[in-house]
Amino acid sequence: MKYILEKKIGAGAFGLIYQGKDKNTNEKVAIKIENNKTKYPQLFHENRIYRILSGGVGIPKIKWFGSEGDHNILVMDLLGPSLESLFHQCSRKFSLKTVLLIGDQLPQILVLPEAR
Ligand SMILES: Nc1ncnc2c1ncn2[C@@H]1O[C@H](COP(=O)(O)OP(=O)(O)OP(=O)(O)O)[C@@H](O)[C@H]1O
Repeated sequence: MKYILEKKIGAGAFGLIYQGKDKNTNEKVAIKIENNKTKYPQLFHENRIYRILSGGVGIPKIKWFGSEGDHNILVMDLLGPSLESLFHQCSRKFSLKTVLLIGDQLPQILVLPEAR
C-alpha cells in the first residue's frame, strides 16, 4: 500500500479511522480499517456506497480499497472535523449564524448527485 498511517482520528461501530498520507505525494488522506475476520464485514459495502455517492457535496472520494494481512482498508479524502467535535469546541453552543449556515448546507449534502 502506498499510504502510511499517522494518527487515529476516529472510531466507528466496526472500524478505526486514521489520518495518513500518500508516501509519494504527501497528500493527507483518511484510512478506515476493519479486521477481515470479523463476522459481518462492512467496509466492502461502504466502499461501494461511497462510490455511488461520489461527486456529492461533502462526500469523500475513494482513493483505494483493498486487503493487507488481516485487514480491509479504505483510503479516502480527508474531511475536516465532524460537526460534533466543532460543537464540542464551541462549548456545545452554536451561534444563530452558524446554525443557519448548517441549515443551508445540510440539504445539499443529503441530495444524491443524479437528483440535482
Ligand atoms: N474521510 C474522513 N475524514 C475525516 N474524518 C473521518 C472520515 N471518515 C470518518 N471520519 C471520522 O471518523 C469517525 C467514524 O467514522 P464513520 O462514521 O465512518 O465510522 P462508522 O463505523 O461508520 O461509525 P458508526 O457506524 O458508528 O456511525 C467519524 O465520526 C469522523 O469523525
